[in-house]
Amino acid sequence: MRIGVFCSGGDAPGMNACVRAAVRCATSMGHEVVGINRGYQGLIDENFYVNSAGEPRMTARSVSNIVQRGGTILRSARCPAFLTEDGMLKAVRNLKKHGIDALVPIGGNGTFRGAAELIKRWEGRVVGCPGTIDNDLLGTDYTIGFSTAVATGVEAIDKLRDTAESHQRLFLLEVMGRHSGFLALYTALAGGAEFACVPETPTDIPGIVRHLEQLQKTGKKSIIGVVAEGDEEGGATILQKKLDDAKCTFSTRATILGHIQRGGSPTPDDRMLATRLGDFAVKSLDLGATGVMAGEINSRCVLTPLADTFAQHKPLPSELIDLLDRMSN
Ligand SMILES: Nc1ncnc2c1ncn2[C@@H]1O[C@H](COP(=O)(O)OP(=O)(O)OP(=O)(O)O)[C@@H](O)[C@H]1O
Ligand SMILES: O=P(O)(O)OC[C@H]1O[C@](O)(CO)[C@@H](O)[C@@H]1O
Repeated sequence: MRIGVFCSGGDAPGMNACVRAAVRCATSMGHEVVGINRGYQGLIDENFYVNSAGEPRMTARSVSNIVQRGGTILRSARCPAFLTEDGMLKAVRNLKKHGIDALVPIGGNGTFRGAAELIKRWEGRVVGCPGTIDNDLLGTDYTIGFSTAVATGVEAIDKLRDTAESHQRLFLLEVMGRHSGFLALYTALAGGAEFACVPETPTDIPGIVRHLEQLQKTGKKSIIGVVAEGDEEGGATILQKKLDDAKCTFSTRATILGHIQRGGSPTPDDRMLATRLGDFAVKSLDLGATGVMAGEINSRCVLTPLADTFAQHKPLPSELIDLLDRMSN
């Protein structure tokens, strides 16, 4: 087979490790790999990775020394043109023109929506890998990049805690997650924050103020709250104002972590996940699988139909929400 590999949507630490695994699995099995630059945009523009010999092909050596690097050597993009019929048909024409038989898209739910549409118009095979810091895809316990993004958030909390404790302040740390609270909840739990505001549950501002007063009475000197950017009450800056208006007894500051969470060297967990899934995706293609995403559930590699990965909102584990409550008294 000639297998096309690309990264799409927001980049995520570990995408490089996934590309490496897909390439090395494919070349070890005698398949050819075409690296497609900039996701669906590169497919439309015929923008392919060129190796050191000047050929539009990825070899085992093309992916040397990248397992530890954040970002993606294939680069990524959000591609409005692929949302149109014309754009999609151009991509299909290019797949045929370049003799590509199969694809490994690495991305999030938008990427898989696109892939599900693509296979309605193209007879090649598609096995995707979940690459997004949001961890918002069903069919896998964790997505590639999530572990690193949580680690970045926790490092920020550790630093904020020092100054929060010195000044007896409340810090609101805003993390990414327009529709999903996984990053906020895990960052809060692992960082020892007192509360998290997530899109999945109502944020009760008077309730938070009462809880913080209670903590202050028991001697608590500093507070950290982690806020998902998509919380229904607003991000950290808006929430700061709302807490002030609700007469919160702590002096409050807001910090927005933003795209810092998308960068950095992937954690060993992300490298492991990416390596297993990139390899499993190619092995699955070789066995004839298509229209599915490779994921890891309970430490086992599994395939899930693409449509099932984004059909429903991936629920936050309620036991972790309860755990955070118990940890903050
Ligand atoms: N419904 C759709 N039909 C066709 N293509 C789509 C669709 N939704 C998204 N895409 C394509 O997939 C690309 C990536 O999607 P998106 O920008 O939503 O990122 P993502 O894969 O969800 O990653 P992240 O979780 O990091 O945001 C889009 O830019 C678009 O080209
Ligand atoms: O980089 P962009 O296009 O601003 O997108 C930001 C979004 O991408 C993500 O980082 C990944 O989906 C989200 O958490 C965030 O809301």
